[in-house]
Amino acid sequence: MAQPVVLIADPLDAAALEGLGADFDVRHCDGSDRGRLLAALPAADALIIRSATRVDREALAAAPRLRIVARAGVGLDNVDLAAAREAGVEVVNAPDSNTTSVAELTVGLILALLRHIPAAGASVRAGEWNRSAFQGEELSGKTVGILGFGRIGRLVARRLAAFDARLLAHDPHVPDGVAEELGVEPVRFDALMRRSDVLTVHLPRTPATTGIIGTAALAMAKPTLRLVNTSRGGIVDESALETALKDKRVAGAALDVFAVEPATHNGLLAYDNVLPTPHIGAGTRDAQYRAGRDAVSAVRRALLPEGGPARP
Ligand SMILES: NC(=O)C1=CN([C@@H]2O[C@H](COP(=O)(O)OP(=O)(O)OC[C@H]3O[C@@H](n4cnc5c(N)ncnc54)[C@H](O)[C@@H]3O)[C@@H](O)[C@H]2O)C=CC1
Ligand SMILES: O=C(O)CCC(=O)C(=O)O
Repeated sequence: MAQPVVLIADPLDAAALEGLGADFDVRHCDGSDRGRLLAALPAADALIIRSATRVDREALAAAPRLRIVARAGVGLDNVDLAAAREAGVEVVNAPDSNTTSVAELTVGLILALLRHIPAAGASVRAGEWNRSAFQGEELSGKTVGILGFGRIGRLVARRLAAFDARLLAHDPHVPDGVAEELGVEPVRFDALMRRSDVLTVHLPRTPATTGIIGTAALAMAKPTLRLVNTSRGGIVDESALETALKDKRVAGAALDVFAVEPATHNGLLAYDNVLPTPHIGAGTRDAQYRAGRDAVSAVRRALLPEGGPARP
């Protein structure tokens, strides 16, 4: 009997895939190449993706055998969940795979913004030794606002506790007491925007969160605000942010995610006080192994009786 086909449409950690070929016909395609994706989908019983592959109605219609879409990561904004439900296709993500990596990158970006670390490094490399140009600020004593207090937002709070910063969070879906237990003050959105010296965003991209950091929100912010977004492009309205940066109503931004990626031509790159990274929040060996491993486990559970033979 032919083995079920597992189509891998985004780069995955090789170690996480070990042994998969013994039980499945494993095929690879570049999911961001729409033509190749649509050509490969008719044979697929399972599809493993990251953030670059869009699984919409058209893709699902091209995949009549498909039983599961496994997202080796967290965000599911690239999957049409309603269409998958209608098609009877299970969708799973790997919610705990990259929390630590994103939280650590976030702390790094906050410190990099406050201390101008990338610009200082570039200046030395350019032959300068300009110590006064890069005078920064301490995180200690600052107020850090956390927008979205789920897995990543809470871990960021835990990590920041060591810096003696005052922590605020806004997340209407978090039960009472959760923030306080972590030494964080729960506040309304407007208070978060008004009081934060640093604002770090940890939301899923949904219709309700798209553009939530827009003109009105930025108008409430201190002109010294440093904004960090390691969640999803589009949650921060890029043209509103650009206007605020131009008018010096925001002091800087670190952006790991953009409305359109790759973001190599994004207008925000023209600003010295914008620190861009190429969507590397989950880009550690550790996180990628866990994400791939969890996606593979989900595929085994879905396609093999009893989850298939135990593997070392
Ligand atoms: N840069 C990267 O490589 C990565 C980015 N991400 C992004 O980070 C996002 C968050 O990840 P997790 O913390 O694991 O998800 P999570 O689901 O644990 O937390 C998200 C939180 O946002 C809250 N929320 C939803 N709508 C809200 C609103 N309008 N206002 C305030 N809070 C709201 C939810 O109640 C939830 O607590 C993911 O959805 C993904 O898009 C995740 C991993 C890697
Ligand atoms: O694996 C990726 O493609 C990036 C990680 C990410 O953005 C996520 O897990 O939501």
